[in-house]
Amino acid sequence: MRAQANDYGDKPIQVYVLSGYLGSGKTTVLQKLLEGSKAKGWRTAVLMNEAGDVNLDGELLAKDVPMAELLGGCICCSVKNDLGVSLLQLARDHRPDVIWIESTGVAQPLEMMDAVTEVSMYAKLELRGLITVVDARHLLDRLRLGAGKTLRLMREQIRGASLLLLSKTDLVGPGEAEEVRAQLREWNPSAAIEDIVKGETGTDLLTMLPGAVGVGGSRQDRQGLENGHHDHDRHNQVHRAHGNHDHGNHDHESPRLHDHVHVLTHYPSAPFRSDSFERFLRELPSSVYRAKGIVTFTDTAARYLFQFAYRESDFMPLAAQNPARDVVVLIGEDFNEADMRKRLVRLETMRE
Ligand SMILES: Nc1nc2c(ncn2[C@@H]2O[C@H](COP(=O)(O)OP(=O)(O)OP(=O)(O)O)[C@@H](O)[C@H]2O)c(=O)[nH]1
Repeated sequence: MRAQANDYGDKPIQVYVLSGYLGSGKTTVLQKLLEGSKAKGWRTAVLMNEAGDVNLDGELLAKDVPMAELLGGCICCSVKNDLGVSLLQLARDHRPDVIWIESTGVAQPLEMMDAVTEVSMYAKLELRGLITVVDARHLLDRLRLGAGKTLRLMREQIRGASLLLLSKTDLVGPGEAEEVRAQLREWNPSAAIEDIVKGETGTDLLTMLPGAVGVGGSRQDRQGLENGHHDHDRHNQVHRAHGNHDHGNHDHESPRLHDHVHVLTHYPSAPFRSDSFERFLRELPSSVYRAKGIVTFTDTAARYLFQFAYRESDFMPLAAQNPARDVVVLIGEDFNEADMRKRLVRLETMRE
């Protein structure tokens, strides 16, 4: 990493990090951000980090946007150095105005900010803010369940944010949405909160960004960022004190918050019956809270990209010429991987 700080012209590349728990709606928001950016004539690039071995979210994004992907780990620990290399490469090869980074749903936000700000020593880029997408239904249920690793990680992602997007408000009542908003304000009093349904808000998402591109950031936005940086400094000190900077030994009270999250990647060797597969999704244990993949069915003409996030599933037909291979990715907490794989293999052999 020997690039000069001013290699890429005068204006710094603006970097935004999208965080939020698994399945909260980050890719959905990113799609809207990209559409909006394109309409404004900005050059954009995307860096996607997936905990699994395949980048299915990338399938959902416009093909004309330069994209780098970091797979099989989480930016905040195992692939932190790769993040730097990929960011530099995107900057050098495409000279975008904005780079959006979508982190895995289990990334520690402060570690992410650390990784990005480190790169700004080598390239002229500026971390403008952390946008956290919060699944209203999921957070509400977690709050009712009480303390747990997932709730702690969600809280960290909320605390580090400079803008909070409260997603899936269509799945909760108005009273429940207000209950979640009150919790968000308590954990992060300085971030603006915006309700969002399938990536749509009443206003232009791009004007809400912290220190929005081409728009002066509001005082509240700046406070949000300062808030993040303040915590970040504190966090670094904790690291130095423990002498373990690179391996995600996050902090004293919350070591490796996401160690408990497992990913199972299965490549089917035969198509599934659609009804059996839908039943498989419906009957997933609650410890598997995210699934996605590409499937071929014995009884439909189209292949599908499917999403399962917190009990809801979605199937999108794939273009016939899409070369991606069939794959099923399951993400969850300490679930029985052998049993899940067995169930999937059984689905492959199930016929009329
Ligand atoms: N009902 C409802 N569904 C939503 C909303 N936003 C996103 N979804 C759905 O939730 C699922 C997950 O959305 P994604 O945007 O892929 O979530 P993500 O945070 O990128 O997921 P990971 O990358 O796996 O962490 C998809 O099926 C979306 O269509 C929303 O506001 N309301």
